Amino acid sequence: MARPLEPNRRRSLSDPLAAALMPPPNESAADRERRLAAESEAKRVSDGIDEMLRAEKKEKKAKPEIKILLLGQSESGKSTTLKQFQLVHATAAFHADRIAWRAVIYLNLVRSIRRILDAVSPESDQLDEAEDISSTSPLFSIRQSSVVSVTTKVPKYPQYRRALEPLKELEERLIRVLSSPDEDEPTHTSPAKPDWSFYANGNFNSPVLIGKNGRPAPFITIPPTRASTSPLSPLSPSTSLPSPGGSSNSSSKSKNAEVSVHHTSNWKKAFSLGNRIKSPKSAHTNEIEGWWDDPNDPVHVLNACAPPMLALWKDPHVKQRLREKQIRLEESGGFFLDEISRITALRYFPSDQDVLKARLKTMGVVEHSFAIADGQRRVITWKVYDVGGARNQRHAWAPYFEDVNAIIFLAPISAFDQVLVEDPTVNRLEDSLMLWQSVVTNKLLSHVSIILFLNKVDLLLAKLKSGVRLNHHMPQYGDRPNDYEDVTRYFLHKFGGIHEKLSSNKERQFKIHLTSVTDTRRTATIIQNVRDIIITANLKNIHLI
Ligand SMILES: Nc1nc2c(ncn2[C@@H]2O[C@H](COP(=O)(O)OP(=O)(O)OP(=O)(O)O)[C@@H](O)[C@H]2O)c(=O)[nH]1
Ligand SMILES: [Mg+2]
Repeated sequence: MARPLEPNRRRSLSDPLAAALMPPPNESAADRERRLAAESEAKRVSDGIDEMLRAEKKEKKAKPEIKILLLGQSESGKSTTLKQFQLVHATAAFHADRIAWRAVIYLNLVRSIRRILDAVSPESDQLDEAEDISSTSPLFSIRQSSVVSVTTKVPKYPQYRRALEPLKELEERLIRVLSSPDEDEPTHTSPAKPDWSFYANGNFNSPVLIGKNGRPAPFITIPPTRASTSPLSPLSPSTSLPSPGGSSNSSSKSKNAEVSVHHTSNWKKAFSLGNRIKSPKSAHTNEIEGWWDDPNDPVHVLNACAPPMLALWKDPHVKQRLREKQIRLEESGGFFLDEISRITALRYFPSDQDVLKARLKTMGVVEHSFAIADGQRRVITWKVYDVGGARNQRHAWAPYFEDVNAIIFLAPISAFDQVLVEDPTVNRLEDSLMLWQSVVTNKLLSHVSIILFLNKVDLLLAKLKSGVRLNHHMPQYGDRPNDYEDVTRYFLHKFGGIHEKLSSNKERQFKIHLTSVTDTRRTATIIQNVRDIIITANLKNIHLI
């Protein structure tokens, strides 16, 4: 009786694999039975794997990944927006990270003090006169401090300088702790907590963390300054505060020395708390107990310097001199001068708001993943990419354009009277408008939803109230009223108009928000809104609705 060929026999005998798998010609009935049973088991396993792969594929389609890119110039608020995402969607992780920001907040405070000392030093006057910046723009006038009439002297300057001398060493120490100069020695492991005495004793090859999956170690880039080239040398006249002939009052020079965190950085791990015993109460916040008992902890220097820091910041001569030099420290990132007593307290623990205000410049691209419900009981992975916004960082953006779903573009509209740190001939608002135009006209991005944050409206309001006029810096604003409503309406039209006229796809999802991304409550609402827009656009794209 003709029997149908078993499936593997149907293969051509010219197929060497099929030939090898053929049963022997003299196969006994018992052998045949065993072979068929083995083949059937193999098929069952293989079908199971196929089914699993199909289910995985299906699940992936039903649970797509959403990729969001945060774009905008340096200091526009991208990393702060990312922190807000963490606060809303990964609250426990955000809280666990808070203590790690202590070093950054200390450094922000110390640097603000140094900027003041630089600005009020007698040496800085000559530097101001030497500075001459001219605008290259026909639309924006650059009104820098090129013609500054500085008349106020600060009689107590020598006392302040002497009393605050220890901050110089502390600044260097903090920079060193935040940085990992020997990144190419990946066998080092980071201290579970920063060992301040290690750094205080002049060890500069800070241990490096190996991230998960063998990812690179922490890496914070310190732009070359004297502070970073003279590692913890004993204080000498050439390294003492303020730097003679060094940074001037003008923002560009001192800000150029900003500490920045590289995309491969894992610095938070180095600062979160490790080996110390945690109390049950503090275990969930990852808080160690008793860092104030460590005599090498930076808090002791800060605590001792708190009275002269307070006196300096409150000194009316200092305030007057800063006004004359048009330095508004309240507008700079990492402004903690109004909270010196709280920040320098021995048991200071950063609040959510402190973390949002802390400033650490981004280098490269940093990726964060969040699991976010899409409203239909599915959890979607959101990948948010935070990029460095300075001009020399923007080349790193393009590779992320290809498969991104949405862009949150941040334009800090309070910056209409400021210039770029990296190029003082360019007005910041003008730079934002040019960047905005290049994003909306980019063909690679034509399918991408765009959410525009006209950011730092709190600073805008304060600036307008203090009498700074938009038309002094942007003549095309003309005679319109210089109040918050008119100015924001103008910016909404200006940025919205560029999208309307020039966008590579006018049908895309597009929304503008006036934001202050350091404001937790308002930003949380905006983030929900952004989430809904992006999810809807994404579902449309994958034809699920
Ligand atoms: N007052 C106020 N401060 C803000 C606002 N948005 C951001 N900041 C502060 O501005 C500083 C710079 O913000 P970042 O988020 O670090 O800026 P960034 O765009 O990531 O900058 P890069 O990393 O250099 O590209 C931080 O100290 C923030 O706290 C805002 O809306 N209002
Ligand atoms: Mg950043």
